[in-house]
Amino acid sequence: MFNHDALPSEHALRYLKAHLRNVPDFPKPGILFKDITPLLADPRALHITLDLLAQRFVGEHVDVVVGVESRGFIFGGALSARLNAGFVPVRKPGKLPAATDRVAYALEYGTAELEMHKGSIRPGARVLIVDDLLATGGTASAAAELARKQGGEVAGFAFVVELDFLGGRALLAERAGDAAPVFSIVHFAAGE
Ligand SMILES: O=P(O)(O)OC[C@H]1O[C@H](OP(=O)(O)OP(=O)(O)O)[C@H](O)[C@@H]1O
Ligand SMILES: Nc1ncnc2[nH]cnc12
Repeated sequence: MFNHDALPSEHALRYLKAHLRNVPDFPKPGILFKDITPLLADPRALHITLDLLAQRFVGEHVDVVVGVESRGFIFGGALSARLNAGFVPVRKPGKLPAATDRVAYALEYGTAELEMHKGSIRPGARVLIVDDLLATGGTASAAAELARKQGGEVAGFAFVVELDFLGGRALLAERAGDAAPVFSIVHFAAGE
C-alpha cells in the first residue's frame, strides 16, 4: 500500500489529472478523448483511484458491481474485490455466451447496444454501476436499466472521470433518481 493518506486531496487530484492523456480527434474528428492508460500504468495513480472509489462506496452496502465493457471492467473488477461484492460484466452485443437481456443507448459519438447475462442480478441486490468515464450518461444509464430489469436496486454510479459539460449527471439523476449517488473523481470542463 502507498502512503498517500498524507497527500491533500487536491494534490491527489492533480496527480491523477497528470496521468490522463488528451487525444484529439479520437475516435472521430472533434472528440477530445480522455485516455486513462497512463493512469493504469502508474501504480500510485491506480492505488489512489481505487482507494477513492472504495472509500466513497464502502458504506453503501453494495452487493454487486456492474462494470461496463471495456474500461469499466478494469476499475469495476478491482473495486468489486475491495468492496467484497460480486462482479457482473455488461458487454457489447454478441460477446456474452449465454442468454442475455439487451438495451440500446446513445453515445457521445454514435449509438450502441449493451447486454447482460440473464439472471445475473438477484432481485433486491444493491448494484453499483462502474465505468472509467461519464460523458452523456447513455452507457451508464443503459447498464442501470439492465440491472433494474433483473430486479436490482441501483445503489450508485462510480466513475474515474466526468466530462461535466455533457450532462451525464443530469441524465442519471433523471432516470435513476436521487437515491443513486453519482461519484466521479476527476472533473473536466469543455476543451480542458
Ligand atoms: O457517458 P457516455 O456518453 O455513454 O460515454 C461513456 C462511455 O464511453 C466510453 O466507452 P466506449 O463506448 O468508448 O467503449 P470502450 O470502453 O469499449 O472503449 C467510456 O468508457 C464509457 O463507457
Ligand atoms: N471524450 C471521451 N473520452 C474518453 N471516453 C469517452 N467516452 C465518451 N466520450 C469520451
